Amino acid sequence: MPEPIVAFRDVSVTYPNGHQALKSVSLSFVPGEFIAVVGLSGAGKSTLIRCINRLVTPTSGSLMVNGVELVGLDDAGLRRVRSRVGMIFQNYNLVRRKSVLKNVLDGRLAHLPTWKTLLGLYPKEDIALAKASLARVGISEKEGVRADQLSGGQQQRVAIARALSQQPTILLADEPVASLDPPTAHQVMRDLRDLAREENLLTLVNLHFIDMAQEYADRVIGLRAGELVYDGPARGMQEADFERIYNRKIRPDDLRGAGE
Ligand SMILES: Nc1ncnc2c1ncn2[C@@H]1O[C@H](COP(=O)(O)OP(=O)(O)OP(=O)(O)O)[C@@H](O)[C@H]1O
Repeated sequence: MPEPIVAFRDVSVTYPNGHQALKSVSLSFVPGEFIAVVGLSGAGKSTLIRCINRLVTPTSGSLMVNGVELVGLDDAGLRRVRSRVGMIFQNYNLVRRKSVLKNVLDGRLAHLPTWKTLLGLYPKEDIALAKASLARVGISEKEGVRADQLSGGQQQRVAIARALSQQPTILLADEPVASLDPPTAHQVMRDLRDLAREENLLTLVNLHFIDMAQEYADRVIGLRAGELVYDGPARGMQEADFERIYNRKIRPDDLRGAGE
């Protein structure tokens, strides 16, 4: 078994308002795993994945990412860790008025001095990397188009390309398909799964839909009210596992349905 690239040990998160969003979670992930994180709204899915790039800081416990302890890490250390953790979001978070290529180059920001990026002086290698990332998600022909001229599925691909141009070892995806129609959602999930395999990229995807988790993920993490209640293979999940995660029987709105 390869060394874990992410290891949570007894991680708890209590928000400033006193709400405990994660309760003593222990988990580890190895390179290349494709993980779906599932649970009801408010179960702690976003909190869990946002700990990994420390958009959320654990209140207690230990969290190792790429061999570095994140709890108590200083700003310089944090920048280094974040430079190798890509993230994509439900609403793509592109700069709408910038071209596709410029949005993808934003993925290089953490690797370059600020003055260069402000002047738009990207090294040739960075431009080549950005173009290769666009090619990787099959959208090269859009490089000169403004981001807001693209469909939702195309925008999410650009966001994936931007994350890839960071040359990440970890990709975090917070509800990446929640705004997409079913066929496009399936396409984006396939792209993410293939990337995880081919680039040996640990990928964590928060999903509302349990059928998509089962179809694409290697392993499912189930959270309920901040507690880890399921950690196992996606394919082997039983009715009882769903009920443990959702605290009720499965309903049609827990399923996204087939794309075709
Ligand atoms: N910044 C915050 N301050 C206070 N409470 C928060 C904060 N962020 C999240 N919470 C609360 O923590 C709990 C877990 O939130 P989180 O966003 O991790 O859940 P989630 O499973 O991703 O939910 P959803 O599927 O609705 O996005 C929720 O009850 C939420 O209201």
